[in-house]
Parts: sequence; C-alpha cells; structure tokens
Amino acid sequence: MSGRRIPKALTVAGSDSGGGAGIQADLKTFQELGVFGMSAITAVTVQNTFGVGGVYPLPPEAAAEQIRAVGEDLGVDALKTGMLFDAGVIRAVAAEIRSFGWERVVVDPVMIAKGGAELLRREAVLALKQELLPLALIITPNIPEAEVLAGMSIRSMRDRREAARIIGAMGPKLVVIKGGHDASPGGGSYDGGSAAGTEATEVVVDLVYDGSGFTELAGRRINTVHTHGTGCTYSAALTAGLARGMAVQDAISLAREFIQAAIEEGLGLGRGQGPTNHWAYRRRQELQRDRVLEAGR
Ligand SMILES: Nc1ncnc2c1ncn2[C@@H]1O[C@H](COP(=O)(O)OP(=O)(O)OP(=O)(O)O)[C@@H](O)[C@H]1O
Ligand SMILES: Cc1ncc(COP(=O)(O)O)c(N)n1
Repeated sequence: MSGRRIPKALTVAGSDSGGGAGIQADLKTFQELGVFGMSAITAVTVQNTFGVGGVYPLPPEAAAEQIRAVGEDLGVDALKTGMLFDAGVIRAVAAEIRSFGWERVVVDPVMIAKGGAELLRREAVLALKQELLPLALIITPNIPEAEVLAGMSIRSMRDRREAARIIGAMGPKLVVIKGGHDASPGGGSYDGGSAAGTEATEVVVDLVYDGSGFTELAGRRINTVHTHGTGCTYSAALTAGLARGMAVQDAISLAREFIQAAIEEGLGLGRGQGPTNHWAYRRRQELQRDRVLEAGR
C-alpha cells in the first residue's frame, strides 16, 4: 500500500446515526490515533442507544465506486470492513480489495447488533467466508460470530481455540476472537486460573491465533451497559495501527489499550446502551506525557 506522510485508513461499513458504532466510531478512532480516515458506506442505519430502528442498504456498486474513488486518488494504507449486510456488497468489496492488491485488511465480521438487529443477512455468511476471509490479514469475530463462522458452539477457551483454528483455515493470517461476550466464570481464562493477576470474574480475554500459536490478551472487565460499538472501535484502532505501519502484534496491543480506555471512561450518553469514549485513550496519553514533562522540570 502507498506510504506517503499521513497514514490513511478506509472503513467500509454502515452508518450509525447514534455515532457510537459503524462508520462514525471508525472515523473517530482513526482521527484519535493520528490517521486520516476515509469511508465507503454500505448501509444507513437508524440507531440510538435503544437499538436499530431501520436499515437502508445501498447497492453493491455504491460501495465499489466509493472504494475505487478513494483508492485511485488518496491511497489506502489499511482498510477495515464492518457491516456489509448482503452477499452482493461482500462480493463487490472483495473484488475491489483484490484489484487494488491491498494486504493490510481487517475484517470485523459484523452480524448482529447488540440489541439483536440483523446487520448481515444469514445467506451472506457463505460469501463472507469464501470471498472476504481469504483476503483478510486479521479477522476479529466476537464469540457469537466465531460460532457462526466455525459452525460450532463455544463454551470454553478450548472451544475458542478450536474455532480460531477452523476460521484460520479459511484464509486470514490472524484470528482474534474477542471476549466481550464471554459470560463464563473466568471471562475466558479456563486453563490457567485468573489472567493478569485479577479476580477471574473481572477479566475479559481476547484470544489471538496467528496460524501456529495462541496468545491471550487480558484486560479488566468493566461492569457497564455502555458498550455499544466496542467491536467497531476495537477493529478501527487495529486498522489505524496497521495504517501507521505497526507490526501486527503491536497494533493488536494498541487496539486493546484503546478500547479499554474507551470503555473505562464511558460518557454515560443516551438512556439505553450508550457509546464508548473515543477520546479517552488520547487524553490518557496526553496526561502521561504531561506527567513525564513535569517530572523532567
Ligand atoms: N465490559 C468490558 N470491559 C472491558 N473490555 C471489554 C468489555 N466488553 C468488551 N470489551 C473489549 O472490547 C473489545 C470488543 O469486544 P466485544 O466482544 O464486545 O466485540 P463485539 O461484540 O464485536 O462488539 P460490538 O458490540 O461492537 O459488535 C474486545 O477487545 C473486548 O475485550
Ligand atoms: C452500523 C453498525 N455497525 C456495527 C454495529 C455493531 O455494534 P453493536 O454490536 O455494538 O451494536 C452497529 N450497531 N451498527
């Protein structure tokens, strides 16, 4: 991908009027991480913190033309996909990725919104597996999405590893099965007691599979309802790291830190399941830098 001065990232996803997920979350995250954000919108959703009130999909050509316009002119250092909604859009997006030869591709296989609304048609799962997964550098399913892709139920970390192997065989170089939906005691740390030295029930663990080995990234589980758009924000931070030229493992760590800060410093917006705080990570970085400068005076 092109390597001019400001890193540039493209998100191919749905619009969330509530601003917490989808295109809006992605662009905010890119901006916070010093990356120039661009978008190809696949659908317009009517959303607030109570859920999805409507979905207005765009035709596949609309996605393809937006991607082409950006790719031919501004250039793309990394790309992520989010809500794609149907098989036609998936095929169109995959064709553009192939034709530009982009490799820093993050696929967030968005299927169902937290409130239960369908963001990917059931019959489109096959197209996702056949067309898009082989083009992905990293795929970031949550546990229910990993269950659909792998065709198995996930009740333990052992199951998660098995699912990651199955999904990895579909083509992506790395698989991250996120632990936000893991309600089991231990939050995913089944094999070695509590992770990160905290009480097991307070932990959220993301599992990373790189085609040969597994890494578990643990964070403190925050007890909050304000987790709307966590997956979008996480995969956007990962994409921003890749656009900046970071090594994959470093981009994965950056994304975990970014989402942890965004959830921990929630904004309490709306009367339902609110968005995370996309500004929190940069604010922490700035505070840390100020402390270092202060100590050096
Ligand atoms: N309560 C929480 N506390 C801390 N981290 C969390 C929490 N919930 C999710 N995360 C983190 O947020 C990221 C996204 O995980 P999650 O499983 O929620 O994705 P998702 O379900 O795809 O999100 P979305 O709801 O946007 O589709 C992961 O890194 C996960 O560890
Ligand atoms: C446009 C769009 N894309 C993705 C999500 C998933 O986010 P969540 O599962 O938090 O609702 C969403 N709600 N809306």
